[in-house]
Amino acid sequence: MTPVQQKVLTQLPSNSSDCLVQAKTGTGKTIAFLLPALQSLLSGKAFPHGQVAILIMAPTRELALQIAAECDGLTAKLTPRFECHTAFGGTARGSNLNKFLRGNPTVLVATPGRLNDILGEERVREKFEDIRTLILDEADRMLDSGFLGDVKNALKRLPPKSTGWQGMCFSATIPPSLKDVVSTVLYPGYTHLSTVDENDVPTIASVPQYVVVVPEVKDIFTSLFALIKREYAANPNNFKTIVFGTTANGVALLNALFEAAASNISPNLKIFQLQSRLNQNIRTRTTNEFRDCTSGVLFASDVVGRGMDFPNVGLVIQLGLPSNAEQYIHRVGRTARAGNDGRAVIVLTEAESYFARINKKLAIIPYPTNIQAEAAESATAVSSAFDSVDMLTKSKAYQAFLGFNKTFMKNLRTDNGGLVAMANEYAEAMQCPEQPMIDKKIVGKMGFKGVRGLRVGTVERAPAPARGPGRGGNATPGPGRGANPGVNAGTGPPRASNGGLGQGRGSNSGMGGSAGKRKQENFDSDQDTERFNPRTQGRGRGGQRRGGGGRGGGRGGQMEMPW
Ligand SMILES: Nc1ncnc2c1ncn2[C@@H]1O[C@H](COP(=O)(O)OP(=O)(O)OP(=O)(O)O)[C@@H](O)[C@H]1O
Repeated sequence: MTPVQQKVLTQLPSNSSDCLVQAKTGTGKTIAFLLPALQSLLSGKAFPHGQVAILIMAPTRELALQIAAECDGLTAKLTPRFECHTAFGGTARGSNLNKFLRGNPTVLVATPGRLNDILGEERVREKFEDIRTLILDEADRMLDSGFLGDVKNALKRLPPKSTGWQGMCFSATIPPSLKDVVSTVLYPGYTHLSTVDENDVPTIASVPQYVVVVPEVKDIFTSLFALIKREYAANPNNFKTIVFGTTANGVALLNALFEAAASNISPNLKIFQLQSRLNQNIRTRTTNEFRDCTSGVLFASDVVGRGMDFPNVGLVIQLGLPSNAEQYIHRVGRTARAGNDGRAVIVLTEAESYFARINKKLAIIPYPTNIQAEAAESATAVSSAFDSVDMLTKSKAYQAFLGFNKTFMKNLRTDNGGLVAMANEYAEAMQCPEQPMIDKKIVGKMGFKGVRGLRVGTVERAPAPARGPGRGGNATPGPGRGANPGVNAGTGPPRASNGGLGQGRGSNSGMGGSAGKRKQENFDSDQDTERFNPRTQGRGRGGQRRGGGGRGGGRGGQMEMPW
């Protein structure tokens, strides 16, 4: 067992005790919560067919699929068969809901937005009348302001805590504020277990964490290119890297840039992208492809910032500010999993470099080489690669840059004018002939009315670009992993399958409406945070969604903040 598994399975008063558990990233928390929940179900009183016994909430769709696959792996030898279903957005609602209602979903893994959607139906609520265990994975994320409302709404539609169901909260980070809200799920006398010493570095000690400080915004792309090139040259054979961007549109830009520029690093360097504006099928397929690959670069937003278990990732790079120190820790935790080695580098501009300074506990040190000379040498490769990146992608990234960094203006010690100047440097670095135009409504929503340096006008909303196969990672695979029905082959690591497929083992019902109008609060946080919005999503007996199209399409008339 890993330390957290040993601790939970030997120090929990019983397998059905309430608990708050902290353990570092990549140390086996998933099994640490699944095993006691399953064991107490198997050894408890008989459980009615068709009822959900164990409900697990996770912040993102990909993590929900991963937990379900792990559950399938654990229960593969049980008879009768255990069904583990999933409920998350981005997949057909009606057929998946029917599979759930017709099936025997003993375990359900769901994202809160979608769980609320389906709990709006009486015939769904009836399946939770005998719930035994509720688990919050990434509990601090699930109980922060972004999700707390959805979690509380879901709980209102479940049997009250007084009916005796077990609550379990797990995460690598337990900020002090969590204790104020954890009573939403746990009894007052819950057991608190941790494998992280108070004075210990919250990240995996064996992971050296570096910072590259880039002189100015205009140097970020050449610096990132030079860093990836240098790291690839040091480890060309199994170069499996995740590069985190700050927003979905920022990640789409990095993906487009490196699809064009990667050949300057290596002719067969595969590029992948994962962010919330891709459709769910592509997200699921890319997740499986990157999980299986031995080398490649995944440009990702925080849809995979927490919990995601990609074997043998040797390097995590973060470009720009993480939303907070916890998010930084979880991103670094995508490497050095299950006892493996790993490295982490964060690339910050001078203005952003405060992050490393104020988070002394993270033990971030300067990158051992000054890469600015190599960055300067990369300028030609980067600028010619940008020539093949379309203007819409650049324009969306520009607006996302403004929207995201606006939330850090105080920390960046700048004002609206200074932020617009930074964004215009960013546009110049993208080889934009002039700063992209911003729709006047968005300028107003961002609070930039009258700020000098912006090109304000009415931007024609181009149709959302079809996300066809890209270079390498996004190419349409053969009849391979991503397309397999959700039946766990039982060979090798459990495989996440897309929602809504198959019955029986691993039959993930993947319910929930397609992305409704995504409520953009301050910037694109990329988690599956659609608020359940009855006006824009199908309701009632398997009804199909009414209302807007998928993410990023801006359809349905409602102005969608473009970042
Ligand atoms: N007892 C074990 N021995 C070896 N490997 C294990 C063991 N338990 C889990 N693992 C493997 O360790 C990896 C990380 O497990 P898991 O994803 O549950 O970590 P985690 O603690 O939940 O990470 P995070 O904090 O990022 O969510 C997985 O590949 C899992 O299969």
